[in-house]
Amino acid sequence: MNSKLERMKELILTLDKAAKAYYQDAEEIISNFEYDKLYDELVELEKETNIVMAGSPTVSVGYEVLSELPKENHAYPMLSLDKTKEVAALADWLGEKEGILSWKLDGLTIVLTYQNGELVKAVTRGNGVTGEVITNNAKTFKNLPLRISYKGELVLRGEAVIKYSDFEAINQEIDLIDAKYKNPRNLCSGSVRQLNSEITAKRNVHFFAFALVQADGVDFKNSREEQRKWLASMGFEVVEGKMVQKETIEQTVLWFSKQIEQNDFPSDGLVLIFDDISYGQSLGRTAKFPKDSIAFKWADEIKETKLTEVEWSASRTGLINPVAIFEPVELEGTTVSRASLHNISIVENLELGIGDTITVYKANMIIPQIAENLTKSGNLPIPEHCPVCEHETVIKNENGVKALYCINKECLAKKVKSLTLFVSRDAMNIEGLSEATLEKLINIGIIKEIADIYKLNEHKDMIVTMEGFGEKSFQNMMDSIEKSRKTNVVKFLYSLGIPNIGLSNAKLICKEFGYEFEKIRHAKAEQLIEIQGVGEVIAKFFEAYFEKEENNRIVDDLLKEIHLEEMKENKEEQSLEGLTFVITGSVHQFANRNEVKAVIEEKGGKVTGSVTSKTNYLINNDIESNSSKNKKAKELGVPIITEQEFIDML
Ligand SMILES: NC(=O)c1ccc[n+]([C@@H]2O[C@H](COP(=O)([O-])OP(=O)(O)OC[C@H]3O[C@@H](n4cnc5c(N)ncnc54)[C@H](O)[C@@H]3O)[C@@H](O)[C@H]2O)c1
Ligand SMILES: [Zn+2]
Repeated sequence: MNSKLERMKELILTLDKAAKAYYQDAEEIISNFEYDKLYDELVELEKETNIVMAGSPTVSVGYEVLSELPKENHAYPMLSLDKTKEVAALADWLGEKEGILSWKLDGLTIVLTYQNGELVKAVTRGNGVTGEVITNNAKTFKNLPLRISYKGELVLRGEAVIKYSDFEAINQEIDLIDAKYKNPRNLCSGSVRQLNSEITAKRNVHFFAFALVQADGVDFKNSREEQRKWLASMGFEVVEGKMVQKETIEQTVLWFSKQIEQNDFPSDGLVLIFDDISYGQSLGRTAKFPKDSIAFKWADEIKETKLTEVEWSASRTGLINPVAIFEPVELEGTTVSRASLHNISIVENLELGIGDTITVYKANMIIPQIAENLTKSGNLPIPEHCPVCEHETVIKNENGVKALYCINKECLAKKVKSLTLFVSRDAMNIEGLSEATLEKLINIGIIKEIADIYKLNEHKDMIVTMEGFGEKSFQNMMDSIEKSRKTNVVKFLYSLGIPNIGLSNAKLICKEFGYEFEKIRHAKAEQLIEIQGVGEVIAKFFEAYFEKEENNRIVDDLLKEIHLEEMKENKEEQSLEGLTFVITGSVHQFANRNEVKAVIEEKGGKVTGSVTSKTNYLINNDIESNSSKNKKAKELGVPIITEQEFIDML
């Protein structure tokens, strides 16, 4: 008995700590799988012993809502939902009644209040008793009606979610200093619980209504389905749901399961509610659950496998993410061999070691996760050095979640953008190395410095197995890298990403120093200021860049890999000197308009964006076109020439 009590106390502590991280910070320090398992164990023990400790998560919430947002108590407590993983249990629960089965959306639950047809309040679920007031943020949700035709007091609940597609896009763009968000739920929580609603507005948050709490004077004919229809008629997007009876429930669950993969919004199961409102309400509630509805969680397909490696991948925020690599297994129809471990707390809780036998599943049928570690050897070392720059790492503990960081400001992982510039068209022009690919190669330590781009051949075996890569795209990339070795000093200088040195400044500077790189790199600020078009700020940045030993090392390493073709000012070549061109419409012989521009500039000409009296030629293959540029050219008497005529001119 005593050992059971001890275990119960231990479970309560662990669950409380996890729930705090999960609800306050949208972080996971143990997997949902583990959380649910420990929770079920606690429920079992409470049944066996007939004891429920004060503060047990089975009857109450053990955490406060902590944030700088204003707080408010809910008029109706926001309960959790009882759960089952069995379809048969759903059918039994429904009995002879009709129900509505809908997605259990995985975002942030919000209660909205409308008065006089206007949205007056939005509050998060918080801990179910107290929530945070986020009214101004809610007003930026993409599909939320701000005014409705019903003038009484309306209270409804729904889920704020961020779609997978938006999650990917937003995560790419989020400020470097902002930590990367791990999943749409995490991003949604971070976006909705903002002090500044401008940020929320940029995050494309959608709202799906799932329950009507109050709308006096409207006759819903005692039907939840009628309420859903009414909400839709008010302009709300209502979560997708289907009417079911015990005979049809199995095929409806199957329908939902098939639908998941196409779903752009995250869900973590289904919810079944009685259509008969008064019947449902007559059932009352337990301390934690209403009795008129029940959640269905997917019975995850779980496979046993062996942990072969943990990959530590540094990110542009400095965060180093652990990823488990295991012997491939088939899960829900696809082969899986990797799963994010999220943070150090998860690694520690799982007591991982290489060679351990682990069980894996796909959370919500989509994201691979480790469920349990069966052998718990706990011998996995946490890296003391960054996989990218080898600087010492630190473990930061933020609100009970431990995470590993590289704190080196110069770490290449933090400089993905500069590499993106290096490979861009106007710089070294390397095709097939997207920002995402570069980031990945950096994060797993294949690219540790820029010059490593020229050594990718050595990592062919690894790269061809990467998502989106195959033999062919690898070869194309290699060809492009080889081609880029031959370049000129202007492109090279621009590719270094020296602050404020764009392509045109690079040209001016190179020209001034006779296109000789050795002279260019030793240029002094006072010499640079003399160049027309180069200001003091640019000059200082330029000088400072080449005063740094580390930068010179980077440059020297690159010079070993590339060849700078001679560039001389050749008067004959400058055949377009003094001429100004405008290019419009599509081109056929050049790859694109930028290439035409490059040729013009190479030959001393200039390209501008709009036709003025100073324009010498408008290049346009569609001479008859009525575009504004054509009209303007005709007006001003500027000759319009085709691409072919331009080539002839050369
Ligand atoms: N990993 C962790 O450390 C950790 C910690 C705590 C909780 N959890 C996870 O959270 C779960 C418990 O979460 P909970 O108690 O917040 O919520 P729940 O799973 O009991 O779900 C209830 C909530 O679902 C929402 N919902 C979404 N769509 C709905 C719909 N169509 N109809 C009705 N309600 C809908 C509502 O807000 C409702 O309050 C656990 O099972 C666990 O998986 C994980
Ligand atoms: Zn580093």
